[in-house]
Amino acid sequence: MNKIAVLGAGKMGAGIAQVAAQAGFKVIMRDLQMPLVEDGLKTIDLNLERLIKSGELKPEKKSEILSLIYGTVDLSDLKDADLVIEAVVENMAVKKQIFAELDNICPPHTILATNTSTLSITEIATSTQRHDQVIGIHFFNPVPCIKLVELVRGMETSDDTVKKTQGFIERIGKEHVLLNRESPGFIVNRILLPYINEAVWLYGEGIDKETIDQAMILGANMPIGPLKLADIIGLDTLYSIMLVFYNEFRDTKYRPHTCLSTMVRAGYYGRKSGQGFYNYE
Ligand SMILES: NC(=O)c1ccc[n+]([C@@H]2O[C@H](COP(=O)([O-])OP(=O)(O)OC[C@H]3O[C@@H](n4cnc5c(N)ncnc54)[C@H](O)[C@@H]3O)[C@@H](O)[C@H]2O)c1
Repeated sequence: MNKIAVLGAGKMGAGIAQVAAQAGFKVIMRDLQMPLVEDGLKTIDLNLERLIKSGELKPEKKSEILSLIYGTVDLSDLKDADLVIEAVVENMAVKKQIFAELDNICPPHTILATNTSTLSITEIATSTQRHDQVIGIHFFNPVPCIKLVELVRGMETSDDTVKKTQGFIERIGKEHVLLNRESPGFIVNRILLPYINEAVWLYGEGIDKETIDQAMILGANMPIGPLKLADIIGLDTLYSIMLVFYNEFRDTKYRPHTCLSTMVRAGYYGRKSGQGFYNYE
């Protein structure tokens, strides 16, 4: 495996392109418009500067890493990629359309991976003629810092695809867990988000946010309280993932509290909007 392509130059796409280039892969990073590609390249540049300042990267390495990343808006530039990692919006219709296009453009050996957090790998694979070469590679935010990657098989993902993808994950220096069957939210989000949701329920019952967060920090040794973490993840993201669990399992234990839906409707998305459970302005 030599050439990696990343679709989407946003939060996740730029991070994935960076770690792949740092491992010596040639990377093509594609977004819809050139300013978005340039934003992604700027983010990578800043991240590398930070690594230089902290002594984790030799200054002379920076230009070498950046020269491995080719930014483009042209989908046909992906035609000789060995592995494509899709990191565009979390929308099944968009992802299926992209996978159908990739299936036409890429050579038969190319593995098509998705960084989806919640959507079905199996369903995404149905938009291609290579169900066995579609896999979930779920990175965590921020990609350069978080060690874990969840590798997720769709129903028809082959052993060969898993093996080659594991090789890639090892080369970029990440640890992985392999899910042999897909399940909504995989492992980390499946456990983490209902935990946060329970904290939202307590808040909805009238316990104040500081008390809930302090209890979990001091009593359960959590590095951060659940409501502060909800603000970092984004209340809109938390809400939409809880709805995926709720709809998929038809189990009321996953239902989001109405105070969460109300906050989302009010535009209280957490840190990114300046207001969530806490105020950031
Ligand atoms: N943000 C997280 O914490 C996180 C963590 C793990 C997984 N994910 C998943 O990663 C994916 C991307 O999330 P993100 O937070 O980076 O989103 P983002 O909004 O930061 O970036 C998405 C980018 O994709 C681009 N895009 C849309 N359609 C495209 C297309 N057809 N071709 C190329 N680019 C296209 C957009 O212009 C945007 O720049 C989603 O599926 C999300 O669920 C996100």
